[in-house]
Amino acid sequence: MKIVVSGGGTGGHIYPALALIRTIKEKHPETSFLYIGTEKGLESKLVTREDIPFRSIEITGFKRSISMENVKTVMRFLKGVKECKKMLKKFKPDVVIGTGGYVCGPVVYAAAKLGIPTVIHEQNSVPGLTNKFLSKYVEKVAICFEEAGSFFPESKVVLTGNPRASEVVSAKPSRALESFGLSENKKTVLIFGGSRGARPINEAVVQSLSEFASRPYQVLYITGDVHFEQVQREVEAAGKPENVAILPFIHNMPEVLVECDLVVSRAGATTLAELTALGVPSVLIPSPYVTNNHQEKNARSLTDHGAAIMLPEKELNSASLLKNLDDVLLNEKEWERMKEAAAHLGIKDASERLYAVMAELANK
Ligand SMILES: CC(=O)N[C@H]1[C@@H](OP(=O)(O)OP(=O)(O)OC[C@H]2O[C@@H](n3ccc(=O)[nH]c3=O)[C@H](O)[C@@H]2O)O[C@H](CO)[C@@H](O)[C@@H]1O
Repeated sequence: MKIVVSGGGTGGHIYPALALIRTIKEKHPETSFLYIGTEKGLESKLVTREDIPFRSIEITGFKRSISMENVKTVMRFLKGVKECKKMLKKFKPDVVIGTGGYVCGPVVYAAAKLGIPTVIHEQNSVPGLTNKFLSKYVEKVAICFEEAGSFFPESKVVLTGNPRASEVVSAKPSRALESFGLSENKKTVLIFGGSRGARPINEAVVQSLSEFASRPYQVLYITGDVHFEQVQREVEAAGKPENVAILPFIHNMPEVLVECDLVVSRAGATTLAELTALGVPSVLIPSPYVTNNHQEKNARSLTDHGAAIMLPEKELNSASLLKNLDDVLLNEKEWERMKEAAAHLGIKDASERLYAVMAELANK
């Protein structure tokens, strides 16, 4: 089978695509892929690290308010559709899948217009603009939260879950914590702010450093690439306890997550799929800056089942962060209970489910 994959902007759209590609490569090695993204998005870095042919187009997202920029975006979209049609006619895919982010717009639209079977994958409980637009043209809409189904034509919706869930459950033990200078025997909390990091989380963590020193657990703290230098300067002034490791970004998240006991993070949908697949308790600080406040809705699908604790950004500070960490990590019973609740929500065979949808379309 020949598959075109498109998804970009942030890790939450790219990692599901990469996880799907890795699974298909393993199970059906004869499959060939073409990934279409943008140079500016994180995909140009993440996809080109893998052995996957990558082509780029130039495209920007729509602004929600009326502006001249939107006129330019329409022009870029039309130009993008033309370029994509050329790429698609040359590659001749059996199926095209978009995993979100505005780059999928021209790619999936062009494929649909050429009569190529198309699927979109929506990670969130509330869909983004691009997927809402594309749902009119595609054959299937794969979703991860039941709630997302109501935003799309009913006959097209299939609940598959997020391929990144399948990837984390098959991660092999690798003594990842040791490679960061941490112990393999202590309870570990991983703190990060989505794929790009989040300033408010960084501020609360830096203010908590001296307190971490007295805790029996350890902290793996990922700042986000763009924030790393600033955080490093602040950490130099505050001092870094031995039970804390600080990194800008990690590329082996599945191997790291299996060794963590608690995660503090934004409530991006792909992160949540990973946490529920592995049954990792979490403290979620939804980003209030996203479309329709969708991260809070994502988070509720865990907190409503006791799998996570919600910590609103406006209540986030060193004291509330430490209280939440202590409440879970220093209370074995509570930790066990949350772990079980989280594991109950995961869809571990998401990659297979999604591949089955694609294969059925391709064989029609
Ligand atoms: C600001 C914004 O618009 N965020 C959206 C974006 O978030 P974002 O890109 O932050 O997405 P997620 O939190 O869903 O996923 C982040 C991904 O990056 C990985 N990771 C993170 C840090 C690191 O050092 N290494 C690493 O591999 C995580 O394991 C995960 O696979 O896409 C998500 C999925 O559509 C949405 O729910 C979010 O609302």
